[in-house]
Amino acid sequence: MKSSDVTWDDYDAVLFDLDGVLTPTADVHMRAWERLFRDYLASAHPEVPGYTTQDYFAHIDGKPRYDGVRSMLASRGIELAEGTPEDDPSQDTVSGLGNRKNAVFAQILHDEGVQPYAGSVRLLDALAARGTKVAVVSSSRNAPAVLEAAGLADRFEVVVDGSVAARESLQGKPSPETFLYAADQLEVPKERAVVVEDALSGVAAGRAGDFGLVVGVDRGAGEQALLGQGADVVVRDLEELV
Ligand SMILES: O=P(O)(O)OC[C@H]1O[C@@H](O)[C@H](O)[C@@H](O)[C@@H]1O
Repeated sequence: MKSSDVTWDDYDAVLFDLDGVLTPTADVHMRAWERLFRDYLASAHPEVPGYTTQDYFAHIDGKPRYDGVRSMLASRGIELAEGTPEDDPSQDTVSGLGNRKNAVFAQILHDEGVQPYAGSVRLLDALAARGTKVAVVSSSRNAPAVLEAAGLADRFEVVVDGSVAARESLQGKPSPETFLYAADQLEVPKERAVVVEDALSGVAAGRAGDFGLVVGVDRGAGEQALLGQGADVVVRDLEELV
């Protein structure tokens, strides 16, 4: 399917991932993860291959914080104690590593701020003009802060972030549960809802949830890989869908 074949009349809601779809913060997450795992693997496990950008797309992108840590460690055959979310960032536990990465993420966000993608804002404007409902569905517990910093918070009546998922006991992407919960909150059947995702795990979640349409946004994961996970159409920027 081509982006010009997408007809907005066919849908009543659009469920947007945040990082890498509405804001360039996938890059901020990517840099923070890279700093964490480059240092951790080199110092604690010099016997395994070092961290590469491909590791981010294959094991971390789109997943909840500690799931990303676990998947990445598993790719190198490393098992660590879980710890608890209260662990200090200096601890070598799954939670400690995730919290160490989060401290880097928060610092970069604070130092650099965030501007939304212009093409994504144009699509949000066009959907608002049509009366199409919109939600944000993000694995990140930082989603509300990122939406606020980007000036987008007022545009969404429903935001399903990492904290909501934990509170409601929803499985994270690639499970479709967070997207299905958002569609439910918007009172739109899944067949009339569109999922927009840049992460392989997120596209897989959209496909698994049997949504009306799954749009992949290629910000580095690769068009073929996104189609392979079940995207109906892949764009480079949401401007193409306005
Ligand atoms: O650690 P947070 O902010 O709760 O985010 C979890 C994940 O959120 C996703 O949106 C990002 O794609 C991942 O890179 C990130 O790891």
